[in-house]
Amino acid sequence: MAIKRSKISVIGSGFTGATTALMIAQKELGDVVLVDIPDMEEPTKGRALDMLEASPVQGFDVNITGTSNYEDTKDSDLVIITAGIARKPGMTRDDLVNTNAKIMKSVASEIATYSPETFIVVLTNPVDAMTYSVFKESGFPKERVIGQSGVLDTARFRTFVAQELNLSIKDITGFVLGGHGDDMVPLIRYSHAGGIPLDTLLSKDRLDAIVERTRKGGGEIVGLLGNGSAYYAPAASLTVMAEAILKDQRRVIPSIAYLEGEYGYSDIYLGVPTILGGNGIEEIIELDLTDEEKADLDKSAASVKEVLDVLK
Ligand SMILES: NC(=O)c1ccc[n+]([C@@H]2O[C@H](COP(=O)([O-])OP(=O)(O)OC[C@H]3O[C@@H](n4cnc5c(N)ncnc54)[C@H](O)[C@@H]3O)[C@@H](O)[C@H]2O)c1
Ligand SMILES: O=C(O)C[C@H](O)C(=O)O
Repeated sequence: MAIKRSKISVIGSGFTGATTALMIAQKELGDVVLVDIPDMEEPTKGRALDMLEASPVQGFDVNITGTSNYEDTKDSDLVIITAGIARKPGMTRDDLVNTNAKIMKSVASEIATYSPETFIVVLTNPVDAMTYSVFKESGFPKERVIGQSGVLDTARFRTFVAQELNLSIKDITGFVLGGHGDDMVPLIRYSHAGGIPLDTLLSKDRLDAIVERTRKGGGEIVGLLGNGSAYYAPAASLTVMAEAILKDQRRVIPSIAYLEGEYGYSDIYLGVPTILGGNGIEEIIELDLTDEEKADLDKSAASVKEVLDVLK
């Protein structure tokens, strides 16, 4: 059987979609199809062509096309959903729920029609609820519908710790669990600098401040940008998840996964540590939590449930 190059469709050609398409192409993870609504077809084709024209300069050797026709996404190996509206200053992610839920419905049905065997990674906010919605609308098995938040939230946490300690970002690890909202749960006990637990290097006050800044990290960027939300770090996070799946890396990555009893929750998508590989979410890792950590996770899960109730 002939070996084929992977095909990755990115739905939504806005800030996060276009940046993700470029990063995926630069890593040569496969050919990229960038999709947007018919009104955006010309700019989408233009963005794709512009990226393709960067390939001789940078030396990446994959194809990138723009379209508004889902037939062009047929038989994708991976589909990334960034379609929908983003928040502006003064808004919460949950304010986007009604508009974006309608978009998830139509996008999920197109994906199920043209790529019934694909993996889906959802970025659109409020992402825990939107991943749930895509799971229900697509009818796909839970391991093939995954949401992105933990890679980004952990990246923000690691950035702030590295800045605070004046250490290389490479030596800082962390783990942020829970919903992608202001009550997400950065787990200090599982965070290290070169293997040394962070609470031996930083005072409780400094760690509390870093946790708070991480929780509000998306809002900090929204406030600075003024007319949209973050896209470089979100696109980098999606690219790492895409690579883990397409290269069957079995990476330990926090993903938004469908829970059926894990951590004591059911019928909810929530950020938890997972093993991400060629079968999508191959495992959910259940960490021992202290009473305080579990209470924080309960609070975060309750916020996600509230948004899900709006959807249902
Ligand atoms: N989960 C996360 O960590 C995270 C991080 C960053 C952004 N986001 C979310 O991702 C979403 C996109 O953000 P952005 O900055 O790229 O926004 P953007 O406005 O720049 O781009 C969104 C694009 O989606 C397109 N679109 C709308 N309806 C569509 C449909 N039915 N089919 C295809 N395309 C459609 C729009 O035309 C637009 O080009 C937002 O909801 C944002 O909140 C989530
Ligand atoms: O904050 C947002 O609205 C976008 C995204 O969820 C982020 O965390 O950057």
